[in-house]
Amino acid sequence: MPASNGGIEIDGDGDAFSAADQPTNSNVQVVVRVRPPNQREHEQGYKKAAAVDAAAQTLTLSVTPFARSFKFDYVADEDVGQEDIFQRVGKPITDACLQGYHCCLIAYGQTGAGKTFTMEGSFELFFCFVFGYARIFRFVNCFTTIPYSAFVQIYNEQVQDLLDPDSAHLNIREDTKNGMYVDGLQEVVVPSAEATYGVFRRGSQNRHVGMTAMNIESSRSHSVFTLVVESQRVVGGVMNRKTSRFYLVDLAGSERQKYSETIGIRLKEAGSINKSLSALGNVIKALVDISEGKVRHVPYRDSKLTFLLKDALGGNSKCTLIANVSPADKNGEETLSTLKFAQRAKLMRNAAVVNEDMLGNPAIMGEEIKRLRLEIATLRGRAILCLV
Ligand SMILES: Nc1ncnc2c1ncn2[C@@H]1O[C@H](COP(=O)(O)OP(=O)(O)OP(=O)(O)O)[C@@H](O)[C@H]1O
Repeated sequence: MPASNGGIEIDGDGDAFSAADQPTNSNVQVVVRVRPPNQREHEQGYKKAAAVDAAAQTLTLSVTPFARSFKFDYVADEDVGQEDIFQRVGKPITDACLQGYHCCLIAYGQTGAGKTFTMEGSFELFFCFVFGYARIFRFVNCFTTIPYSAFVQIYNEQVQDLLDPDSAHLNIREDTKNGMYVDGLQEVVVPSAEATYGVFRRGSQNRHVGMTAMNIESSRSHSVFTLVVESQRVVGGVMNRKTSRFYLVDLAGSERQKYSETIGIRLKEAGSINKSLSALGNVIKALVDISEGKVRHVPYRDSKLTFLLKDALGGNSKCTLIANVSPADKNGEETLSTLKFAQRAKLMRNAAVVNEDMLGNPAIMGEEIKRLRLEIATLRGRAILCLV
């Protein structure tokens, strides 16, 4: 944890900051993004097989025998740019993060479908937004925010620190109060959007990338960038502290060996990627069963990915999944598989709460509790008067 004097003074508007104090039990938000056709698809005699109806939020796959329609929270066609994606997807979840909720944005899809493209664009805007937001509220209520970041990849089932690539493989641990964390991970204080983006770029360069038939720069690992936003305010000797974690998860792409022509090291990587994505599918399946009232064991420990994302999947976190797909008929089978995965994920429910605690002199806190009890009693009294 960084020292508190590493913080930057921000601007906390009391109302905006505490507007989301109620626990929320909500479904995972699912967004589908179709990318433009690439050169390889044009060379193969491109035919568009993914029709988007933006108003109805549906995507219709029109390739035999995979033809089907799906409805999601938002469907973006190939002409939708990064700014729009950020406004529709990144901004609401960033707002929640700044209000004290843990949040998670996961990019899922076939290799070459546009996950990294989407996440990198979102990262840039996300950081600008976090810090821009901080500036808007400057001096209103004197919140101090201490953002810091960390970046890991899971490559062949091993967790590596992308900000310290020479370090040994790391272990994932669970803490009853703070949830999942990576032991020994470097955390970097980031006082500005530029600094955060710099940390992200530095880590990205250390990520395992390789050339496959489907993508000349294919990510061969899952990456998890974490931005922790800790905000503090002292009122009457009592410190109110909110800590939220934002996970930006860029998954490695699913691929079918018969199309991706992988051999040697790429084949081993593909086996590991597909195994962990299948573990992710099993966790989601169990969570959906639970949300339908069934009793199920959730196999979080079956992969490093699912264990690390335990809080984000079905836990104390708001979660958005972006499913990236190709528009081409040749990828119909993979697109169908991604859409089915996304449709299942939509049924998952998370229970997110604002992560807030109070620190201070017990006598002052006792007075504060008395004052709040009195306020609640007064409000209840007013509500009863309104009813009679
Ligand atoms: N919406 C888009 N608009 C323009 N180009 C895109 C879009 N989405 C993806 N691309 C381009 O398609 C190529 C593949 O995208 P990207 O590397 O993001 O795929 P990926 O899903 O992360 O693949 P992998 O799983 O193999 O890492 C890149 O050259 C990227 O610039």
